[in-house]
Amino acid sequence: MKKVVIIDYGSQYTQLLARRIRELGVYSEVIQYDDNPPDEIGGIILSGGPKSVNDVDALPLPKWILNTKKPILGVCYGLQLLSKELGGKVEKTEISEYGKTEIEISNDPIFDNIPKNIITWMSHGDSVVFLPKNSSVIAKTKNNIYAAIKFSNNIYGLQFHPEVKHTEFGDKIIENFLFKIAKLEKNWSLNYFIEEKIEEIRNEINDKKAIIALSGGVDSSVATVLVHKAIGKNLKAVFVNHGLLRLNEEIEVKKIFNDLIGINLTVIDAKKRFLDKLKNIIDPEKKRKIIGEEFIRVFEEVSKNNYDYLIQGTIYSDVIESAASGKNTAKIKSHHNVGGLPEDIEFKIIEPLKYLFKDEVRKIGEILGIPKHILYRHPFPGPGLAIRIIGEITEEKLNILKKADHIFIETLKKNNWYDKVWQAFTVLTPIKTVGVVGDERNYDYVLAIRSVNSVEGMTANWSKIPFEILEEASTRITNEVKGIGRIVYDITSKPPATIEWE
Ligand SMILES: Nc1ncnc2c1ncn2[C@@H]1O[C@H](COP(=O)(O)OP(=O)(O)OP(=O)(O)O)[C@@H](O)[C@H]1O
Ligand SMILES: O=c1[nH]c(=O)c2[nH+]cn([C@@H]3O[C@H](COP(=O)(O)O)[C@@H](O)[C@H]3O)c2[nH]1
Ligand SMILES: NC(=O)CC[C@H](N)C(=O)O
Ligand SMILES: [Mg+2]
Repeated sequence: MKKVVIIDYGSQYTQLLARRIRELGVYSEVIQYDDNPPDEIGGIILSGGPKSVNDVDALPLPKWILNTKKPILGVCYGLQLLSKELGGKVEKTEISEYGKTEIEISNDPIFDNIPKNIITWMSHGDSVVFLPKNSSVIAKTKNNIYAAIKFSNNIYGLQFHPEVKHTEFGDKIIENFLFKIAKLEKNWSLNYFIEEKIEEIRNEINDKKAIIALSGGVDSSVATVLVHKAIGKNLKAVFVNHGLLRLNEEIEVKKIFNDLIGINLTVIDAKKRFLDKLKNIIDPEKKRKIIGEEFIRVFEEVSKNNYDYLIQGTIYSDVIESAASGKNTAKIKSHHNVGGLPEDIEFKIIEPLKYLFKDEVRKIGEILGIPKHILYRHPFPGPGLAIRIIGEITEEKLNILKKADHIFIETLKKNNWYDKVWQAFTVLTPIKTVGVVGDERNYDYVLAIRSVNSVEGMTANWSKIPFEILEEASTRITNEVKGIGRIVYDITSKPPATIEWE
């Protein structure tokens, strides 16, 4: 199958490029610059990256790339690298462009069916200042910076990021590259992915046995159904109650599981061991690593050496933020199931959804016939309330947070707002402030309410929930939950914040 190969120079958006291409129906794969070239290349994309092409340790353009004579599209760092390699010059210019930038384009097949002026999303400090021979500028920004360069009939570069949703006509530009420049044909769909994955898992696990870490969340529910189709009764589902779950979570998960498939669910009560290990721990990265390790130890105890494989519902945002996507990507936080895993694990780990984003996982779930009420639950992080209690975790704080969170979610549901937001929750801060209740002084915790809209979880904006609903939640929480004296609403987007607070 002809594929588009993406060379990863460390951009946070590399997998988004892969994903956009898959959405357009062409198979695509990400590799590192020093990996061997795969076969059946139909086109090559060079991603963005944090380095400057002029750095002494700049990541180079592998020799084989220009030798293949295949169509190439360089994005940001990729464009700068092509410019330099082909004889042009890149410099740190006085003007940097970050975020929203308008560009004016020329007539060219890569810009077919796109208006003359479009908004793009930029993120660069370096710019091309001198073109390689035989190249032409096909788009410029208001600052006169080269926004797109045609190096030859099938080698192009873009200074902006066509892969992010904020770039207007970004999808169209990628589509033009795939079908007008690289002349590829559609060969990929999620249906195809499902068939391939089932086959692959069946071949790998064969007649051995596997445990699936099932949280009742979207990702592991989809993974469970997928792997069950591959290996049937050799799959055992294990749900860990680590004491950091939402109110009534255990009961809900059992219900979800009954709706899912008819295999046994093993529920492990591990409250004490998790809470003991987390005593006095304040650093969020430490919390994540302790939780990541403890999960594995629980699964090992359940296995008693009878299971060779552990299946996890890891998805791509978990991987990229843990800096496990490529050696040139920056670490944001250690997701418990990736960066938080211990080194010695007795299982072989299989993560069938590792390269997909949340909304792709939901679509796969729909194809597999999983009920909507499971697929459209808000995500809930594996470390649970541990990373929503800022600072030290205590039983008292857990009880406060569980009640507050439950009321907030109930209020959203009652007002038909639960399905309008991507993820909503509350965070218990370690700050206490002064209040007045029944004419008496009060000194209690500040609770933060967070609700975000997102598509992939990689970027997010805070939800514009009507004030009346926030008011209803605030009144109920302060009246019904002892320990909370003040409530604030988090109005930060991602970036610069992340969705969770720790
Ligand atoms: N309480 C738990 N018991 C067993 N496995 C868990 C638990 N929490 C998380 N996991 C494992 O860790 C993985 C990552 O957790 P994550 O929260 O990202 O995914 P999810 O819970 O499946 O979906 P969602 O993002 O919708 O919450 C899960 O897919 C699952 O394999
Ligand atoms: O399984 C998980 N293990 C983790 O360690 C973890 N950390 C964050 N999240 C979830 O990932 C999405 C992005 O969150 P952040 O913007 O906070 O990184 C959001 O949906 C978060 O809830 C996690 N999920
Ligand atoms: N996003 C990028 O690829 C940035 C490339 C390079 N680091 C610059 O600042 O110009
Ligand atoms: Mg979860």
